[in-house]
Amino acid sequence: MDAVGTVIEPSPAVADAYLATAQSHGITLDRETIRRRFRQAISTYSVHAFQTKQGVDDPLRTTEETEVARWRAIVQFVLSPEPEKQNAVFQHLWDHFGQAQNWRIFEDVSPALSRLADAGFRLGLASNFDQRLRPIVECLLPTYDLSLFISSEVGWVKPATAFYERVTESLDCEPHEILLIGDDWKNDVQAPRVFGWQTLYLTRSQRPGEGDISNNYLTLSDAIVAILDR
Ligand SMILES: O=C(O)COP(=O)(O)O
Repeated sequence: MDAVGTVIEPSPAVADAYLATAQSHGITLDRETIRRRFRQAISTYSVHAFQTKQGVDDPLRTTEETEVARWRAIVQFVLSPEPEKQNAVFQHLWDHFGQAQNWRIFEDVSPALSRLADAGFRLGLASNFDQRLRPIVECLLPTYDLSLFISSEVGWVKPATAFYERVTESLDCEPHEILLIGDDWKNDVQAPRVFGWQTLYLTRSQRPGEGDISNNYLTLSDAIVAILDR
């Protein structure tokens, strides 16, 4: 499964966490401005856009250092702290999103993982989040034997073909033996499907999904039924 948006989500919401950080550092910004700027920052500073701007040859390659630099740029864009506050504000938010208590598991995750494990599936997460994901998953989902594939460790982000290739190699199986469930059409459905993985698109909302709507599922419970009925 994908991680953020599929298995876990920030709680409190991202805009609230940024707002609280702004307030505790004497930065005056309203929640709506923060929410809007964060949305924009996520696309302006996507790994691809960030690396392209830096002149990197393979803009979907990543490392933990790249992730730190990228999140620094995002925090700077959203909260615009004065130079003397920049490090403290960034560190505050970096630490905040590295703590399990600031994330929650969607309610349908544990039953879904249990059913898949009982049915004999090997379980794992394939995520564009960084190494902060490991302690979060260990704390929130301690009972499952989950293999973690984190882009900053793999060296490539989804939707790079190399990401899916590396994961397949490390699982020592054929592409069609892997099924990815995720909430991002391009990263979790379209690109892995082109590589040969099976995929399911979890929308988690009533909005019509993108792409192949016959494979959209609102909840993990619905997706699991579809898998086990195959
Ligand atoms: O942090 C991100 O960029 C999203 O991570 P995800 O791949 O687990 O959805």
